Amino acid sequence: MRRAHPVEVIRAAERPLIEAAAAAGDPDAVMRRAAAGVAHHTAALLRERTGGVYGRSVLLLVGSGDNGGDALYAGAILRGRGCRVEAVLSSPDRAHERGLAALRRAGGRVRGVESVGSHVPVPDVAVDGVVGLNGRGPLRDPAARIVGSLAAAGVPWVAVDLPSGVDADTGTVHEPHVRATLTVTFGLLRRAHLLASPECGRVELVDIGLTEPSAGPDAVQCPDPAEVGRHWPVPGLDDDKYTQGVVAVRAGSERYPGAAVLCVSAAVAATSGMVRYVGSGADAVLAARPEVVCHPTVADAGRAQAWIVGPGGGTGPDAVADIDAVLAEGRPTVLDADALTCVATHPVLLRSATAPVLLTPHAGEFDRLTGGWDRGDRPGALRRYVAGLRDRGIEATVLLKGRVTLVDDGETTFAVDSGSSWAATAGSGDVLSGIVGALLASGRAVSGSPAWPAVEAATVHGEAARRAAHRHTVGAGGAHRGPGAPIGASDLLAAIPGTISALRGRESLPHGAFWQN
Ligand SMILES: NC(=O)C1=CN([C@@H]2O[C@H](COP(=O)(O)OP(=O)(O)OC[C@H]3O[C@@H](n4cnc5c(N)ncnc54)[C@H](O)[C@@H]3O)[C@@H](O)[C@H]2O)[C@H](O)CC1
Repeated sequence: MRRAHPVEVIRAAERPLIEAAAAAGDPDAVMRRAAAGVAHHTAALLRERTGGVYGRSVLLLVGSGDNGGDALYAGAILRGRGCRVEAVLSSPDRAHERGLAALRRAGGRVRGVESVGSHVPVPDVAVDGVVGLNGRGPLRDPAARIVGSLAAAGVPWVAVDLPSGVDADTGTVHEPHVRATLTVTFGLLRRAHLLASPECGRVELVDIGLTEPSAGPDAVQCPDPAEVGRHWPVPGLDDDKYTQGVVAVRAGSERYPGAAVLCVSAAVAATSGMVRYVGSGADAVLAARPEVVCHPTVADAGRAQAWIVGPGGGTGPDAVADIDAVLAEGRPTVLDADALTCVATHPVLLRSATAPVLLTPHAGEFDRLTGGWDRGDRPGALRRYVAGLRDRGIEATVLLKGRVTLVDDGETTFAVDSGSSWAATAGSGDVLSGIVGALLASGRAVSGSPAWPAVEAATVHGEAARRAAHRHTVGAGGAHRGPGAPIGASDLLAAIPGTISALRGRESLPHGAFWQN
Protein backbone atom coordinates (compact mmCIF):
# COMPACT_ATOMS: atom_id res chain seq x y z
CA MET A 1 0.00 0.00 0.00
CA ARG A 2 1.36 3.41 -0.95
CA ARG A 3 0.45 6.39 1.21
CA ALA A 4 0.58 10.03 0.10
CA HIS A 5 0.46 12.86 2.61
CA PRO A 6 -0.82 16.46 2.68
CA VAL A 7 1.68 19.32 2.44
CA GLU A 8 1.33 20.24 6.11
CA VAL A 9 2.34 16.72 7.17
CA ILE A 10 5.30 16.79 4.78
CA ARG A 11 6.44 20.20 6.00
CA ALA A 12 6.22 18.98 9.61
CA ALA A 13 8.22 15.86 8.80
CA GLU A 14 10.87 17.86 6.89
CA ARG A 15 11.21 20.61 9.48
CA PRO A 16 13.54 18.82 11.96
CA LEU A 17 15.83 17.80 9.10
CA ILE A 18 16.00 21.33 7.71
CA GLU A 19 16.48 22.87 11.16
CA ALA A 20 19.27 20.40 11.98
CA ALA A 21 21.00 21.24 8.70
CA ALA A 22 20.76 24.96 9.43
CA ALA A 23 22.02 24.43 12.99
CA ALA A 24 25.00 22.54 11.58
CA GLY A 25 25.77 25.54 9.37
CA ASP A 26 24.80 23.76 6.15
CA PRO A 27 21.27 24.99 5.31
CA ASP A 28 21.21 23.27 1.92
CA ALA A 29 22.23 19.80 3.12
CA VAL A 30 18.73 18.37 2.71
CA MET A 31 18.24 20.16 -0.58
CA ARG A 32 21.46 18.68 -1.94
CA ARG A 33 20.27 15.21 -0.93
CA ALA A 34 17.08 15.88 -2.88
CA ALA A 35 19.06 17.27 -5.79
CA ALA A 36 21.31 14.19 -5.88
CA GLY A 37 18.18 12.10 -6.38
CA VAL A 38 16.97 14.38 -9.16
CA ALA A 39 20.36 14.17 -10.90
CA HIS A 40 20.54 10.40 -10.54
CA HIS A 41 17.10 9.76 -12.04
CA THR A 42 17.55 12.40 -14.74
CA ALA A 43 20.80 10.71 -15.78
CA ALA A 44 18.99 7.38 -15.89
CA LEU A 45 16.32 8.89 -18.13
CA LEU A 46 19.02 10.36 -20.40
CA ARG A 47 20.64 6.94 -20.65
CA GLU A 48 17.25 5.35 -21.38
CA ARG A 49 16.35 7.93 -24.04
CA THR A 50 19.68 8.75 -25.68
CA GLY A 51 21.98 5.87 -24.75
CA GLY A 52 24.24 7.96 -22.55
CA VAL A 53 24.75 10.89 -20.18
CA TYR A 54 28.04 12.53 -21.12
CA GLY A 55 27.59 15.35 -23.65
CA ARG A 56 23.78 15.27 -23.43
CA SER A 57 21.87 18.51 -23.04
CA VAL A 58 19.71 19.34 -20.04
CA LEU A 59 17.54 22.44 -19.69
CA LEU A 60 16.53 23.51 -16.16
CA LEU A 61 13.40 25.67 -15.86
CA VAL A 62 13.95 27.32 -12.50
CA GLY A 63 11.45 29.10 -10.27
CA SER A 64 11.92 31.45 -7.35
CA GLY A 65 11.80 29.00 -4.46
CA ASP A 66 13.48 25.93 -3.06
CA ASN A 67 12.01 23.79 -5.82
CA GLY A 68 14.23 25.79 -8.14
CA GLY A 69 17.09 25.29 -5.69
CA ASP A 70 16.72 21.52 -6.02
CA ALA A 71 16.87 21.87 -9.81
CA LEU A 72 19.96 24.11 -9.75
CA TYR A 73 21.93 21.81 -7.47
CA ALA A 74 20.86 18.83 -9.62
CA GLY A 75 22.08 20.73 -12.69
CA ALA A 76 25.47 21.23 -11.07
CA ILE A 77 25.78 17.47 -10.49
CA LEU A 78 24.77 16.70 -14.09
CA ARG A 79 27.26 19.29 -15.32
CA GLY A 80 29.86 17.39 -13.32
CA ARG A 81 28.92 14.29 -15.29
CA GLY A 82 29.63 16.05 -18.55
CA CYS A 83 26.14 17.15 -19.49
CA ARG A 84 25.61 20.48 -21.16
CA VAL A 85 23.36 22.24 -18.65
CA GLU A 86 21.48 25.50 -19.12
CA ALA A 87 19.27 27.07 -16.46
CA VAL A 88 16.44 29.38 -17.55
CA LEU A 89 15.38 31.49 -14.56
CA SER A 90 11.71 32.52 -14.36
CA SER A 91 12.64 35.18 -11.77
CA PRO A 92 16.40 35.89 -12.15
CA ASP A 93 16.51 38.19 -9.10
CA ARG A 94 14.76 35.62 -6.87
CA ALA A 95 16.46 32.38 -7.90
CA HIS A 96 18.02 30.24 -5.16
CA GLU A 97 21.34 31.99 -4.68
CA ARG A 98 23.54 29.12 -3.45
CA GLY A 99 22.07 26.69 -5.97
CA LEU A 100 22.76 29.18 -8.75
CA ALA A 101 26.32 29.66 -7.55
CA ALA A 102 26.82 25.88 -7.49
CA LEU A 103 25.64 25.57 -11.08
CA ARG A 104 27.87 28.42 -12.22
CA ARG A 105 30.88 26.91 -10.41
CA ALA A 106 30.24 23.66 -12.25
CA GLY A 107 30.24 25.47 -15.59
CA GLY A 108 26.52 25.55 -16.22
CA ARG A 109 24.99 28.29 -18.38
CA VAL A 110 22.37 30.64 -16.94
CA ARG A 111 19.94 33.08 -18.49
CA GLY A 112 16.70 34.81 -17.66
CA VAL A 113 13.49 33.54 -19.18
CA GLU A 114 12.90 36.91 -20.85
CA SER A 115 16.02 36.37 -22.96
CA VAL A 116 14.57 33.15 -24.42
CA GLY A 117 12.86 34.28 -27.57
CA SER A 118 10.39 32.26 -29.59
CA HIS A 119 13.16 29.82 -30.47
CA VAL A 120 13.69 27.64 -27.40
CA PRO A 121 16.81 25.43 -27.61
CA VAL A 122 15.60 21.81 -27.64
CA PRO A 123 17.44 19.74 -24.99
CA ASP A 124 17.58 15.98 -24.56
CA VAL A 125 15.74 16.34 -21.23
CA ALA A 126 14.07 19.26 -19.47
CA VAL A 127 13.87 19.61 -15.67
CA ASP A 128 10.83 21.35 -14.17
CA GLY A 129 11.99 23.29 -11.11
CA VAL A 130 9.40 26.09 -11.39
CA VAL A 131 7.28 25.25 -8.36
CA GLY A 132 6.74 22.32 -6.05
CA LEU A 133 4.98 22.13 -2.70
CA ASN A 134 4.19 25.82 -2.75
CA GLY A 135 2.85 25.99 -6.29
CA ARG A 136 -0.55 27.59 -6.74
CA GLY A 137 -2.57 27.55 -9.91
CA PRO A 138 -1.42 27.14 -13.51
CA LEU A 139 2.02 27.65 -14.94
CA ARG A 140 2.54 31.32 -15.78
CA ASP A 141 4.07 32.85 -18.88
CA PRO A 142 6.82 32.99 -20.07
CA ALA A 143 7.64 29.67 -18.35
CA ALA A 144 4.37 28.24 -19.69
CA ARG A 145 5.37 29.13 -23.25
CA ILE A 146 8.69 27.30 -22.88
CA VAL A 147 6.96 24.23 -21.42
CA GLY A 148 4.49 24.18 -24.33
CA SER A 149 7.22 24.59 -26.91
CA LEU A 150 9.39 21.78 -25.51
CA ALA A 151 6.41 19.46 -25.01
CA ALA A 152 5.49 20.01 -28.66
CA ALA A 153 9.05 19.06 -29.57
CA GLY A 154 8.62 15.81 -27.65
CA VAL A 155 11.18 16.65 -24.96
CA PRO A 156 10.67 14.51 -21.82
CA TRP A 157 10.14 16.47 -18.60
CA VAL A 158 11.53 15.53 -15.21
CA ALA A 159 9.41 17.20 -12.53
CA VAL A 160 11.21 18.13 -9.32
CA ASP A 161 8.92 17.07 -6.50
CA LEU A 162 5.71 17.79 -8.44
CA PRO A 163 4.80 18.83 -12.00
CA SER A 164 4.30 22.61 -11.97
CA GLY A 165 0.64 23.52 -12.45
CA VAL A 166 -0.54 20.52 -10.40
CA ASP A 167 -1.86 21.24 -6.91
CA ALA A 168 0.06 19.24 -4.28
CA ASP A 169 -2.92 18.47 -2.02
CA THR A 170 -5.98 18.25 -4.28
CA GLY A 171 -4.22 16.92 -7.37
CA THR A 172 -6.00 19.60 -9.37
CA VAL A 173 -4.44 19.83 -12.81
CA HIS A 174 -4.43 23.43 -13.94
CA GLU A 175 -3.96 24.57 -17.54
CA PRO A 176 -1.21 24.97 -18.54
CA HIS A 177 0.84 22.52 -16.52
CA VAL A 178 3.87 20.29 -16.95
CA ARG A 179 3.04 16.71 -17.97
CA ALA A 180 6.05 14.82 -16.65
CA THR A 181 7.61 11.64 -17.93
CA LEU A 182 9.23 11.27 -14.54
CA THR A 183 8.67 12.92 -11.16
CA VAL A 184 11.38 12.77 -8.52
CA THR A 185 10.08 13.46 -5.04
CA PHE A 186 11.54 13.44 -1.56
CA GLY A 187 10.89 11.48 1.60
CA LEU A 188 7.10 11.14 1.41
CA LEU A 189 4.66 10.89 -1.48
CA ARG A 190 2.49 13.95 -1.99
CA ARG A 191 -1.29 13.45 -2.44
CA ALA A 192 -0.98 14.70 -6.04
CA HIS A 193 1.33 11.80 -6.88
CA LEU A 194 -1.68 9.49 -6.51
CA LEU A 195 -4.51 11.89 -7.36
CA ALA A 196 -2.84 13.24 -10.53
CA SER A 197 -0.65 10.28 -11.34
CA PRO A 198 -1.13 10.56 -15.15
CA GLU A 199 0.50 14.03 -14.99
CA CYS A 200 3.37 12.80 -12.79
CA GLY A 201 4.48 9.90 -14.98
CA ARG A 202 6.79 7.47 -13.21
CA VAL A 203 7.33 8.63 -9.62
CA GLU A 204 10.67 7.99 -7.96
CA LEU A 205 10.88 8.55 -4.21
CA VAL A 206 14.26 9.77 -2.91
CA ASP A 207 15.26 9.05 0.69
CA ILE A 208 16.26 12.33 2.34
CA GLY A 209 16.23 10.89 5.84
CA LEU A 210 12.56 11.35 6.69
CA THR A 211 10.56 8.96 8.85
CA GLU A 212 7.09 8.30 7.43
CA PRO A 213 4.37 9.31 9.89
CA SER A 214 1.30 7.07 10.31
CA ALA A 215 -1.39 7.73 7.72
CA GLY A 216 -3.66 10.49 8.98
CA PRO A 217 -7.25 11.04 7.81
CA ASP A 218 -6.00 13.23 4.95
CA ALA A 219 -3.52 10.70 3.58
CA VAL A 220 -4.45 9.22 0.20
CA GLN A 221 -3.77 5.51 -0.19
CA CYS A 222 -3.21 3.35 -3.26
CA PRO A 223 -3.05 -0.44 -3.26
CA ASP A 224 -0.16 -2.38 -4.71
CA PRO A 225 -1.75 -4.50 -7.47
CA ALA A 226 0.15 -7.53 -6.17
CA GLU A 227 -1.48 -6.96 -2.78
CA VAL A 228 -4.89 -7.02 -4.50
CA GLY A 229 -3.93 -10.24 -6.27
CA ARG A 230 -2.66 -11.86 -3.07
CA HIS A 231 -6.01 -11.38 -1.33
CA TRP A 232 -8.30 -12.19 -4.25
CA PRO A 233 -10.98 -14.68 -3.04
CA VAL A 234 -10.68 -18.14 -4.59
CA PRO A 235 -12.34 -21.43 -3.53
CA GLY A 236 -10.74 -23.11 -0.52
CA LEU A 237 -10.63 -26.74 0.49
CA ASP A 238 -14.01 -26.76 2.19
CA ASP A 239 -15.76 -24.13 0.10
CA ASP A 240 -18.98 -24.51 -1.83
CA LYS A 241 -21.02 -22.03 -3.86
CA TYR A 242 -22.70 -20.65 -0.73
CA THR A 243 -19.68 -20.34 1.55
CA GLN A 244 -17.94 -18.19 -1.08
CA GLY A 245 -20.76 -15.70 -1.04
CA VAL A 246 -23.89 -15.15 -3.06
CA VAL A 247 -24.41 -11.85 -4.85
CA ALA A 248 -27.84 -10.85 -6.11
CA VAL A 249 -28.22 -8.47 -9.04
CA ARG A 250 -31.25 -6.31 -9.80
CA ALA A 251 -30.39 -4.86 -13.20
CA GLY A 252 -31.51 -4.53 -16.80
CA SER A 253 -34.78 -3.49 -18.35
CA GLU A 254 -36.63 -3.87 -21.65
CA ARG A 255 -34.63 -0.87 -22.79
CA TYR A 256 -31.24 -2.00 -21.45
CA PRO A 257 -31.10 -5.82 -21.22
CA GLY A 258 -27.37 -5.77 -22.00
CA ALA A 259 -26.48 -4.00 -18.74
CA ALA A 260 -27.81 -6.98 -16.82
CA VAL A 261 -25.72 -9.40 -18.89
CA LEU A 262 -22.53 -7.36 -18.39
CA CYS A 263 -23.08 -6.90 -14.64
CA VAL A 264 -24.02 -10.52 -13.97
CA SER A 265 -21.23 -11.88 -16.19
CA ALA A 266 -18.66 -9.75 -14.38
CA ALA A 267 -19.92 -11.03 -11.02
CA VAL A 268 -19.62 -14.62 -12.28
CA ALA A 269 -16.09 -13.95 -13.56
CA ALA A 270 -14.86 -12.19 -10.42
CA THR A 271 -15.47 -14.88 -7.81
CA SER A 272 -16.66 -18.50 -7.68
CA GLY A 273 -19.69 -18.25 -5.41
CA MET A 274 -23.14 -17.86 -6.87
CA VAL A 275 -25.02 -15.11 -8.69
CA ARG A 276 -28.74 -14.52 -8.46
CA TYR A 277 -30.57 -12.28 -10.93
CA VAL A 278 -33.80 -10.29 -10.63
CA GLY A 279 -35.11 -8.33 -13.60
CA SER A 280 -36.65 -8.49 -17.04
CA GLY A 281 -33.46 -9.61 -18.73
CA ALA A 282 -33.53 -13.24 -17.52
CA ASP A 283 -33.58 -14.71 -21.02
CA ALA A 284 -30.53 -12.74 -22.13
CA VAL A 285 -28.76 -13.38 -18.82
CA LEU A 286 -29.32 -17.16 -18.97
CA ALA A 287 -28.28 -17.25 -22.61
CA ALA A 288 -24.98 -15.65 -21.62
CA ARG A 289 -24.54 -17.27 -18.22
CA PRO A 290 -26.73 -20.38 -17.62
CA GLU A 291 -25.14 -20.81 -14.18
CA VAL A 292 -27.00 -17.74 -12.89
CA VAL A 293 -30.13 -18.36 -10.77
CA CYS A 294 -33.02 -16.10 -11.81
CA HIS A 295 -35.91 -14.94 -9.62
CA PRO A 296 -39.06 -13.00 -10.51
CA THR A 297 -38.80 -10.47 -7.68
CA VAL A 298 -36.43 -9.17 -5.01
CA ALA A 299 -38.53 -10.80 -2.29
CA ASP A 300 -38.29 -14.19 -4.05
CA ALA A 301 -34.51 -13.94 -4.53
CA GLY A 302 -33.62 -15.81 -1.37
CA ARG A 303 -30.47 -15.28 0.63
CA ALA A 304 -27.61 -13.22 -0.65
CA GLN A 305 -24.57 -11.72 1.09
CA ALA A 306 -24.60 -8.62 -1.09
CA TRP A 307 -26.75 -6.89 -3.70
CA ILE A 308 -26.08 -4.84 -6.82
CA VAL A 309 -28.87 -2.65 -8.04
CA GLY A 310 -29.08 -0.16 -10.89
CA PRO A 311 -27.26 -1.05 -14.12
CA GLY A 312 -29.80 -0.46 -16.89
CA GLY A 313 -32.52 -0.96 -14.28
CA GLY A 314 -34.61 2.05 -15.15
CA THR A 315 -35.77 4.97 -12.99
CA GLY A 316 -39.53 4.40 -12.90
CA PRO A 317 -41.70 3.54 -9.88
CA ASP A 318 -40.95 -0.20 -10.15
CA ALA A 319 -37.21 0.48 -10.11
CA VAL A 320 -37.55 2.79 -7.11
CA ALA A 321 -39.65 0.19 -5.30
CA ASP A 322 -37.06 -2.50 -5.99
CA ILE A 323 -34.23 -0.29 -4.69
CA ASP A 324 -36.21 0.21 -1.51
CA ALA A 325 -36.82 -3.54 -1.25
CA VAL A 326 -33.14 -4.36 -1.84
CA LEU A 327 -31.99 -1.87 0.78
CA ALA A 328 -34.51 -3.29 3.21
CA GLU A 329 -32.83 -6.70 2.78
CA GLY A 330 -30.12 -5.35 5.11
CA ARG A 331 -27.17 -6.53 3.04
CA PRO A 332 -24.18 -4.54 1.72
CA THR A 333 -25.47 -3.01 -1.50
CA VAL A 334 -23.86 -1.50 -4.58
CA LEU A 335 -25.95 1.33 -6.04
CA ASP A 336 -24.91 2.05 -9.62
CA ALA A 337 -26.18 3.80 -12.73
CA ASP A 338 -30.00 4.22 -12.71
CA ALA A 339 -30.12 3.47 -8.97
CA LEU A 340 -27.98 6.58 -8.45
CA THR A 341 -30.41 8.64 -10.49
CA CYS A 342 -33.24 7.27 -8.34
CA VAL A 343 -31.35 8.10 -5.15
CA ALA A 344 -30.66 11.60 -6.46
CA THR A 345 -34.36 12.18 -7.10
CA HIS A 346 -35.47 10.28 -3.99
CA PRO A 347 -32.73 10.84 -1.37
CA VAL A 348 -35.01 9.33 1.28
CA LEU A 349 -34.31 5.93 -0.34
CA LEU A 350 -30.95 5.75 1.41
CA ARG A 351 -32.72 5.84 4.75
CA SER A 352 -33.94 2.31 3.98
CA ALA A 353 -30.34 1.10 4.12
CA THR A 354 -29.56 -0.87 7.27
CA ALA A 355 -26.25 -2.17 5.91
CA PRO A 356 -23.32 -0.32 4.27
CA VAL A 357 -23.98 1.01 0.79
CA LEU A 358 -21.47 1.70 -1.97
CA LEU A 359 -22.40 4.34 -4.52
CA THR A 360 -20.45 4.17 -7.79
CA PRO A 361 -21.08 7.39 -9.73
CA HIS A 362 -19.24 8.77 -12.67
CA ALA A 363 -18.76 12.55 -12.72
CA GLY A 364 -22.19 13.26 -14.22
CA GLU A 365 -24.00 11.01 -11.75
CA PHE A 366 -22.05 12.67 -8.94
CA ASP A 367 -23.41 15.99 -10.24
CA ARG A 368 -26.92 14.62 -9.79
CA LEU A 369 -26.20 13.26 -6.31
CA THR A 370 -24.57 16.46 -5.06
CA GLY A 371 -26.44 19.05 -7.10
CA GLY A 372 -23.05 20.23 -8.39
CA TRP A 373 -19.52 19.78 -7.08
CA ASP A 374 -16.07 21.39 -7.30
CA ARG A 375 -14.37 19.45 -10.08
CA GLY A 376 -11.16 21.23 -9.17
CA ASP A 377 -11.07 19.32 -5.90
CA ARG A 378 -12.28 15.77 -6.50
CA PRO A 379 -11.06 14.33 -3.17
CA GLY A 380 -12.44 17.24 -1.20
CA ALA A 381 -15.83 17.13 -2.93
CA LEU A 382 -16.02 13.38 -2.38
CA ARG A 383 -15.12 13.58 1.30
CA ARG A 384 -17.67 16.36 1.85
CA TYR A 385 -20.43 14.32 0.22
CA VAL A 386 -19.66 11.15 2.21
CA ALA A 387 -19.44 13.16 5.43
CA GLY A 388 -22.80 14.74 4.63
CA LEU A 389 -24.41 11.33 4.25
CA ARG A 390 -22.89 10.19 7.53
CA ASP A 391 -24.20 13.31 9.23
CA ARG A 392 -27.63 12.10 8.09
CA GLY A 393 -26.97 8.67 9.60
CA ILE A 394 -26.26 6.99 6.26
CA GLU A 395 -23.16 4.74 6.30
CA ALA A 396 -22.08 5.15 2.72
CA THR A 397 -18.91 4.71 0.74
CA VAL A 398 -18.55 6.37 -2.65
CA LEU A 399 -16.46 5.26 -5.62
CA LEU A 400 -16.03 8.21 -8.00
CA LYS A 401 -15.06 6.90 -11.41
CA GLY A 402 -12.40 8.47 -13.58
CA ARG A 403 -8.96 7.80 -15.07
CA VAL A 404 -7.99 7.99 -11.41
CA THR A 405 -10.85 6.38 -9.51
CA LEU A 406 -11.34 7.67 -5.96
CA VAL A 407 -12.93 5.70 -3.14
CA ASP A 408 -13.86 7.35 0.15
CA ASP A 409 -15.66 5.86 3.17
CA GLY A 410 -15.37 8.96 5.31
CA GLU A 411 -12.23 7.65 7.02
CA THR A 412 -9.84 6.98 4.15
CA THR A 413 -9.43 8.21 0.58
CA PHE A 414 -8.07 5.72 -1.92
CA ALA A 415 -6.87 6.52 -5.44
CA VAL A 416 -6.60 3.91 -8.17
CA ASP A 417 -5.02 4.97 -11.46
CA SER A 418 -6.33 2.61 -14.13
CA GLY A 419 -3.14 3.31 -16.09
CA SER A 420 -5.06 4.08 -19.27
CA SER A 421 -8.41 5.40 -20.46
CA TRP A 422 -9.43 2.25 -22.32
CA ALA A 423 -12.18 1.57 -19.75
CA ALA A 424 -14.01 4.71 -20.94
CA THR A 425 -16.48 2.70 -23.00
CA ALA A 426 -20.22 1.97 -22.77
CA GLY A 427 -21.06 -0.80 -20.31
CA SER A 428 -17.74 -0.56 -18.49
CA GLY A 429 -19.52 0.64 -15.33
CA ASP A 430 -21.89 -2.34 -15.45
CA VAL A 431 -18.83 -4.60 -15.42
CA LEU A 432 -17.26 -2.73 -12.50
CA SER A 433 -20.42 -2.99 -10.40
CA GLY A 434 -20.52 -6.76 -11.00
CA ILE A 435 -16.92 -7.18 -9.83
CA VAL A 436 -17.33 -5.11 -6.67
CA GLY A 437 -20.66 -6.74 -5.78
CA ALA A 438 -19.12 -10.21 -6.04
CA LEU A 439 -16.21 -9.13 -3.82
CA LEU A 440 -18.60 -7.68 -1.26
CA ALA A 441 -20.53 -10.97 -1.21
CA SER A 442 -17.29 -12.90 -0.72
CA GLY A 443 -16.62 -11.00 2.49
CA ARG A 444 -13.86 -8.63 1.33
CA ALA A 445 -15.29 -5.66 3.23
CA VAL A 446 -12.97 -4.54 6.05
CA SER A 447 -14.74 -3.64 9.33
CA GLY A 448 -17.94 -3.46 7.33
CA SER A 449 -16.58 -0.81 4.97
CA PRO A 450 -17.04 -1.58 1.27
CA ALA A 451 -14.04 0.66 0.50
CA TRP A 452 -11.48 -2.10 0.16
CA PRO A 453 -13.50 -4.35 -2.21
CA ALA A 454 -14.26 -1.21 -4.23
CA VAL A 455 -10.53 -0.50 -4.49
CA GLU A 456 -9.78 -4.11 -5.42
CA ALA A 457 -12.50 -4.07 -8.08
CA ALA A 458 -11.27 -0.78 -9.55
CA THR A 459 -7.72 -2.18 -9.69
CA VAL A 460 -8.74 -5.29 -11.61
CA HIS A 461 -11.20 -3.35 -13.79
CA GLY A 462 -8.55 -0.85 -14.92
CA GLU A 463 -5.91 -3.49 -15.55
CA ALA A 464 -8.42 -5.69 -17.44
CA ALA A 465 -9.23 -2.77 -19.74
CA ARG A 466 -5.54 -2.26 -20.44
CA ARG A 467 -4.95 -5.94 -21.11
CA ALA A 468 -8.02 -6.09 -23.35
CA ALA A 469 -6.76 -3.15 -25.41
CA HIS A 470 -3.46 -4.98 -25.93
CA ARG A 471 -4.99 -8.38 -26.47
CA HIS A 472 -3.61 -8.45 -30.00
CA THR A 473 -0.20 -7.05 -29.16
CA VAL A 474 1.11 -9.39 -26.49
CA GLY A 475 4.65 -10.51 -27.38
CA ALA A 476 7.02 -13.03 -25.87
CA GLY A 477 6.87 -13.19 -22.09
CA GLY A 478 3.55 -11.37 -22.05
CA ALA A 479 5.08 -7.99 -22.78
CA HIS A 480 2.73 -5.60 -24.56
CA ARG A 481 3.94 -4.59 -27.99
CA GLY A 482 2.25 -1.80 -29.87
CA PRO A 483 -0.05 0.98 -28.66
CA GLY A 484 -3.21 -1.10 -28.21
CA ALA A 485 -6.65 -0.54 -29.72
CA PRO A 486 -10.12 0.54 -28.56
CA ILE A 487 -12.24 -2.01 -26.68
CA GLY A 488 -15.87 -2.62 -25.78
CA ALA A 489 -17.13 -3.63 -22.34
CA SER A 490 -17.38 -7.24 -23.51
CA ASP A 491 -13.64 -7.23 -24.27
CA LEU A 492 -12.97 -5.83 -20.80
CA LEU A 493 -15.22 -8.52 -19.33
CA ALA A 494 -13.35 -11.25 -21.21
CA ALA A 495 -10.03 -10.00 -19.77
CA ILE A 496 -11.10 -10.28 -16.12
CA PRO A 497 -10.02 -13.89 -15.43
CA GLY A 498 -6.59 -13.37 -17.03
CA THR A 499 -6.14 -10.16 -15.09
CA ILE A 500 -7.03 -11.77 -11.78
CA SER A 501 -4.66 -14.61 -12.50
CA ALA A 502 -1.84 -12.22 -13.47
CA LEU A 503 -2.29 -10.11 -10.34
CA ARG A 504 -2.44 -13.20 -8.15
CA GLY A 505 0.95 -14.15 -9.53
CA ARG A 506 2.48 -10.67 -9.50
CA GLU A 507 5.35 -9.81 -7.24
CA SER A 508 5.06 -6.67 -5.18
CA LEU A 509 6.81 -3.70 -6.71
CA PRO A 510 10.09 -2.56 -5.14
CA HIS A 511 9.50 0.05 -2.45
CA GLY A 512 8.79 3.42 -3.96
CA ALA A 513 8.42 2.17 -7.49
CA PHE A 514 5.08 2.68 -9.13
CA TRP A 515 3.05 0.29 -11.17
CA GLN A 516 4.06 1.13 -14.74
CA ASN A 517 1.04 2.39 -16.62
N1 LIG B 1 14.03 23.29 2.01
C1 LIG B 1 14.53 22.06 1.83
O1 LIG B 1 15.54 21.66 2.35
C2 LIG B 1 13.81 21.16 0.92
C3 LIG B 1 13.07 21.72 -0.07
N2 LIG B 1 12.51 20.95 -0.99
C4 LIG B 1 11.99 21.58 -2.18
O2 LIG B 1 11.35 22.80 -1.81
C5 LIG B 1 10.14 22.92 -2.50
C6 LIG B 1 9.22 23.88 -1.80
O3 LIG B 1 9.90 25.11 -1.90
P1 LIG B 1 9.16 26.48 -1.61
O4 LIG B 1 10.20 27.54 -1.72
O5 LIG B 1 8.42 26.36 -0.33
O6 LIG B 1 8.08 26.68 -2.71
P2 LIG B 1 8.10 26.40 -4.27
O7 LIG B 1 9.52 26.32 -4.74
O8 LIG B 1 7.20 25.27 -4.52
O9 LIG B 1 7.41 27.75 -4.87
C7 LIG B 1 8.20 28.88 -4.87
C8 LIG B 1 7.40 30.11 -5.17
O10 LIG B 1 6.81 30.03 -6.47
C9 LIG B 1 5.77 31.00 -6.53
N3 LIG B 1 4.65 30.35 -7.22
C10 LIG B 1 3.58 29.74 -6.69
N4 LIG B 1 2.78 29.26 -7.66
C11 LIG B 1 3.36 29.59 -8.83
C12 LIG B 1 3.04 29.35 -10.19
N5 LIG B 1 1.90 28.71 -10.52
N6 LIG B 1 3.87 29.79 -11.16
C13 LIG B 1 5.01 30.47 -10.82
N7 LIG B 1 5.41 30.72 -9.53
C14 LIG B 1 4.57 30.28 -8.56
C15 LIG B 1 5.43 31.36 -5.11
O11 LIG B 1 5.95 32.64 -4.85
C16 LIG B 1 6.17 30.31 -4.32
O12 LIG B 1 6.57 30.74 -3.06
C17 LIG B 1 9.65 21.52 -2.60
O13 LIG B 1 8.72 21.35 -3.60
C18 LIG B 1 10.95 20.77 -2.90
O14 LIG B 1 11.24 20.78 -4.26
C19 LIG B 1 12.54 19.50 -0.89
O15 LIG B 1 11.37 19.09 -0.26
C20 LIG B 1 13.76 19.01 -0.16
C21 LIG B 1 13.94 19.72 1.13
